[in-house]
Amino acid sequence: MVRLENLKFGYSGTGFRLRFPEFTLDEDERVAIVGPSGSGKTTLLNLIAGILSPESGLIDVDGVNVAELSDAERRRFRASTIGFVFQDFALLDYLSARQNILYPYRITPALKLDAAARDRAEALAVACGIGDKLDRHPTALSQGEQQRVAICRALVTQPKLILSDEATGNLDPASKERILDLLFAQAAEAGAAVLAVTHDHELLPRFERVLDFAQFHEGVG
Ligand SMILES: Nc1ncnc2c1ncn2[C@@H]1O[C@H](COP(=O)(O)OP(=O)(O)OP(=O)(O)O)[C@@H](O)[C@H]1O
Repeated sequence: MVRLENLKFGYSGTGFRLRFPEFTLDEDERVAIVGPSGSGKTTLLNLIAGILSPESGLIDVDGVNVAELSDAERRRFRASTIGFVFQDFALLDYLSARQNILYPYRITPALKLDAAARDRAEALAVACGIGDKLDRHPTALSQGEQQRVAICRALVTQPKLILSDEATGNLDPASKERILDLLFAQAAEAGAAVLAVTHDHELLPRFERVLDFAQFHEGVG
C-alpha cells in the first residue's frame, strides 16, 4: 500500500532533514510509529499524504507516485484514498461536527454524498460516543470530542490507507482502546492499511509492527 525508497526531505529554515532509505506498508497491515518529539514522525505522514513534497525519492501509495502528481491531483488522490487523523484535528469551526465529518464529500467530486455516506457518518459518530453532538460546532466540543470528529472524518470515506497522528492522544485509557478498536474494525472492513503515530506504548502490542524513529538515527538527521 505504501512504498518509500531513498526519500529525502528538508525544511528550509529549521534545517531539519529526514532521510528514509526504505519502508513498506502492506495492504491491511497495521504499523505504529514511535519516537522522540521532533524526530520527524508527523513529517513522514505528511510526505506520504502528499501534503509535503520530497526533494527526491519515491512515495508510492496504492500504486501511485504521489510526488509526481500536481497539487490538485494530490488533493483529489488524498481525499479518495487516504483518511488522515491530524494531530491538531484540523476541524473547521464554521461547520458542525456532522458537516466536518462529511467534509471530504464537499471537496471531492468523485465522492458521492449519498444516504449511505450519511448513515456511515452517523454510525461512526455513535460508535465514537459523539452521536448526540453532531449538530455542535467544534468550539462547543471538548478536545477529546473534537478528536473523535476528526477520526470519524478520516474513516467515513472508507479509505484504503489510514494515517493517524496521535489519534488517541487526548482520550482516557478506556476511550483509547475503544477508538483503536473502531479504527482497526473500520480498517479491516475496508481492507485498509493503518500507519499510526502514537506515544501510547501500552497500545503497541495491538500493532503488527512498530517503526521506532529512535532506532532509526542513521535514517534521520
Ligand atoms: N513547517 C516546518 N518548518 C520548519 N521546520 C519544521 C516544520 N514542521 C516541523 N519542523 C521541524 O521538523 C522536525 C520534525 O518535526 P515533526 O513534527 O515531524 O516531529 P514529530 O516527531 O512528529 O514530533 P512530535 O512527537 O512532537 O509531534 C522538528 O524539529 C520540527 O521543529
